[in-house]
Amino acid sequence: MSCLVKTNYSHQLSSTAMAMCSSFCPQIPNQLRARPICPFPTKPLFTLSVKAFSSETSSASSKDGLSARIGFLGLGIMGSPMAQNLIKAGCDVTVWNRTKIKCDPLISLGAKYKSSPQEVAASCDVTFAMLANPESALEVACGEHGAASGMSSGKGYVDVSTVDGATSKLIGGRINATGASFLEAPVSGSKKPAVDGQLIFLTAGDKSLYELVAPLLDIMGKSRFYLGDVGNGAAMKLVVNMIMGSMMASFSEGLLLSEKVGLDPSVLVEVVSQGAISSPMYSTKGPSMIQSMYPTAFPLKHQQKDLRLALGLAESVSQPTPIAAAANELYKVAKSHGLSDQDFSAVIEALKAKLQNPPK
Ligand SMILES: NC(=O)C1=CN([C@@H]2O[C@H](COP(=O)(O)OP(=O)(O)OC[C@H]3O[C@@H](n4cnc5c(N)ncnc54)[C@H](OP(=O)(O)O)[C@@H]3O)[C@@H](O)[C@H]2O)C=CC1
Ligand SMILES: O=CCCC(=O)O
Repeated sequence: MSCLVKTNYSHQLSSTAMAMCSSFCPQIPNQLRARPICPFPTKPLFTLSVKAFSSETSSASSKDGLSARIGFLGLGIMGSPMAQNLIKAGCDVTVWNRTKIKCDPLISLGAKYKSSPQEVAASCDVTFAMLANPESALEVACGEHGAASGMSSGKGYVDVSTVDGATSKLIGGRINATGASFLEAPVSGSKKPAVDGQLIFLTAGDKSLYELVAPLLDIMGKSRFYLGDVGNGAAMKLVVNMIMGSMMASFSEGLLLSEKVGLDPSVLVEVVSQGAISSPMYSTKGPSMIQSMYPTAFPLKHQQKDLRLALGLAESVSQPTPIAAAANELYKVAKSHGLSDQDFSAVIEALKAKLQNPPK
């Protein structure tokens, strides 16, 4: 396993100096290329070839990745800002989204558009996908006019959606069958880190593709982990989100209990924020939860999906996860109250809701 972390050294360099470093000094450590920028005209400098993936060329991978033609499929809460950061960094980006109108702001920023994942993959060297769930990730990669139909040897597919390992392996197998390379790279971090280029990538799969796209991951994120075989990135992401879902459910209980016993829940948030269980999640979401407001950063339906997938992962190795199982039930109740598209912090509403058929 390896991890690289973005630092702020770039603030000491002008953007031109950074661009020159990224383009001409591949020996400069990744940490010093914290914000790779490709300000030159976006025409591809070359067509990505099998050679570009070979380990001998990995030392020049930042140049290759930055000059690649990049496809981006799925422009929701996360995909949009991620693609936007690539465009703003000067990369050559082609977008597609099921609902076409979401492509328009990116097209205005300079992105190209293709009308199917197949066409995006066919016209790009590396294609990223950020989709809702296993079903949509499979559909976009392997369905009719899916990305796999546009893939061939020398290209790469990077799935950054949160899915289970089995789905990821299926997609990877289908991509590899075309001769192309596959990397799973789900992200930790939500809407704001996506906007700020501060995501954490949990990657697994083709190591050469990982090295090739590393400069692109560094534009969108603050750190990246390479975890080995396909499935490990998905598993790491599900474990992290299993913990997060349980934390949020427990926090919700605490907020409501504090209020019921006459305490000020805002003071609880403050107390929690100063102690050993402090978490940015509590201090950022707490104040709006107290006001019963749930502006969506991470949709509740996705959190429930991740708990469901994490429970499947636990089942596959007979690991007891009673806390996560209970939390999952709470998110299911919240969904049944129509809260799927609210932020996952709306799970607190499931604890407030009156039972529809209260026991006599
Ligand atoms: N939001 C967050 O904080 C985080 C989310 N994630 C994960 O990232 C992924 C995306 O999340 P997010 O951006 O929040 O989700 P959104 O719901 O905002 O976006 C989902 C995307 O998937 C597309 N999509 C859904 N179903 C289909 C389908 N059947 N065919 C084609 N496209 C489809 C949507 O297209 P359309 O616009 O047409 O609906 C949209 O582009 C999820 O796996 C989520 O778990 C990971 C980290 C953080
Ligand atoms: O999958 C969503 C994760 C959200 C977060 O890490 O804050």
